[in-house]
Amino acid sequence: MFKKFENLIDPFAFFEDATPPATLWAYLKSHYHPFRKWLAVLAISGIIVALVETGLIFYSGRVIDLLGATEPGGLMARHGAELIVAAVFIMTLRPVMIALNHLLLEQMLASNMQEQVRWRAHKHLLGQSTGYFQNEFAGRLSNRVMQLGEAVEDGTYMAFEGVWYSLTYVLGAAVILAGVHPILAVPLLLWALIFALYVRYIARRVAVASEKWSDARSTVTARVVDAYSNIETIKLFADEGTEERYVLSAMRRLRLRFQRFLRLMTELSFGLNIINGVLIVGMLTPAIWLWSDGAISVGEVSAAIALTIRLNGMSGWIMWVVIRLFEHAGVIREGLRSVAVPHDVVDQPDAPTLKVDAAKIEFRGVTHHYGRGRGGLNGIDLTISPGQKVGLVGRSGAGKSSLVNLLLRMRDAEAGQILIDEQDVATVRQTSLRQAIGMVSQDSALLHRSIRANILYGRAQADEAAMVAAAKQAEAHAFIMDLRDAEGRAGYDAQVGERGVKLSGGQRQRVSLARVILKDAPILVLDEATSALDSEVEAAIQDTLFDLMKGKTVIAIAHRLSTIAQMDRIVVMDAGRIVEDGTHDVLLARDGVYAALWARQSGGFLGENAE
Ligand SMILES: Nc1ncnc2c1ncn2[C@@H]1O[C@H](COP(=O)(O)OP(=O)(O)OP(=O)(O)O)[C@@H](O)[C@H]1O
Repeated sequence: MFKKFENLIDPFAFFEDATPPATLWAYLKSHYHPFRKWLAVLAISGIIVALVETGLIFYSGRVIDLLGATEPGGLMARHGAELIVAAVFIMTLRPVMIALNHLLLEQMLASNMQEQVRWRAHKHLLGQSTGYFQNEFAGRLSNRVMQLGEAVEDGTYMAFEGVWYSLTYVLGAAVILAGVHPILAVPLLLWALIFALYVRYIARRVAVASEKWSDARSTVTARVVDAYSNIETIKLFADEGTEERYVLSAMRRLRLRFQRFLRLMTELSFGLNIINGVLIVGMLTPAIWLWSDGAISVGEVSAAIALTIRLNGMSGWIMWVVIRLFEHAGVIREGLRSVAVPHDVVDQPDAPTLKVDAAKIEFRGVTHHYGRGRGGLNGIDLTISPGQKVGLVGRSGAGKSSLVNLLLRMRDAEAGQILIDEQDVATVRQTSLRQAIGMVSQDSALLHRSIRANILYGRAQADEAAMVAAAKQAEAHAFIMDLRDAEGRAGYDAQVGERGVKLSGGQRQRVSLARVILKDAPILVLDEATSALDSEVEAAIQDTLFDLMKGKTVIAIAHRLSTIAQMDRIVVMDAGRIVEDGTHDVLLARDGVYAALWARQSGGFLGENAE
């Protein structure tokens, strides 16, 4: 039964990933679309339940009147059948109707909507460029994705369970009261109007306070997560108070914003009780007056009193629901600031797959200043023939990583073109482009999964033997076999800590090398691929690398010039431009920048200030 209702919606069903709408209502609508049929059923079932509830109160008034008008012994004889029907209805049909309403609310709606929102938001974020993530805190983003799911789901739940239900309840009550005597409906409708205006007034302020509160909460999460994930840097550099002050200032702001929010809550409860006091008196006075005139019965007066008391109790809850709704609206708006951001690196709708044949790479007038008008790359023209091995050299900040990042289309070049086998990287499908390039970077980040999962990330469908062979080639097999994590998983099953912290830098680099060996892509990019290795392992890996390079087009960045001296060609960069280009011997003979770098390498290292 539960499963049936839970499976009415599949929150992870395929959807066209487009930029989520940036406005609240449009965003909600996009998420309600798969639910629309069942939301309509839910709305109808909500009306039925609310009407049954109001009807019940008025029926209790009728029972009082029946009691007053009948001799004690004759009640069952005269009204037995009616009372039995009512009792059976209350014991069977009513619970079934309420159960159906809750199955739709909890199983159909609540159990699916959170995950649909989170999944879609996460999927969209995964498609963002690296530039987007460089400008955001990972902690804040994850907080927003999580909160967004909860806010949309709970907000919708409340809209049905609270607002819709109460609206029907109040309208139903007004109709029944008007049936008893039209005057009785007047105070109820007046109350409903004043209540609605007051809710609107408070809720608007709550929305603002809630958005600020939510923003402050995200900032605290971001700073706390940033601290935990960079704990080593903090231990090494932060003095006693710096880091504490950083988080504390965010927490103070969070406290302040929460206090502002709570003040509104207190104000609200005060105003609510005044409005409700008016309802009680406003309803009782005409009811008693009508009764004194003989216009209505005692049972009807007592039903009106019961209704007033019930509304009195409900009003606090309705107010709370509406407040929560606006609070959620604030959270959603805050979340959309990160989530409803268009991708800046996008595939054209019918982008073709990159077809790599010879693997020729061509940079044509490529300029990229990271949107700042300077720095980065400046008019790069470079053609790398198929199978050529190019060493990229230059001081720190010369633009080497920028060049390969643009090749991988981590960003779109501001001007110029990058072609692989005559196909512009900006026009082919991004996944096909990145499948064609194997990259080992200086910061060999591993995922917080098993070693096996990390290596297989290179080629998911590879078998165990191929995976182990790749690890052996990367000189990683031996140390992997010795690994054992805290939970006792060993070898390839051992879990790597977040970003691979449980492995040494050299070990991480070797695992990521195994991943690239397994990937076996036609283009290879090595960005300081062996920088973390000791010279003994490096020597062994160099052979592996040369093996790996066979038949591939290679761009290798290295500060240690000895590692790239044997390349077919060396390209020297400086301040975003190519300043020299030739073989090691030719460049040495030319006695220019490269020759100076070579001469200055003390211990094989290129210093920051070398020129
Ligand atoms: N994400 C970024 N946003 C803004 N500017 C950037 C960004 N990444 C790099 N730059 C700038 O582009 C220039 C080239 O940087 P790049 O990282 O390409 O140099 P590099 O030669 O690879 O340096 P290193 O050898 O230190 O890795 C630098 O001036 C740098 O400040």
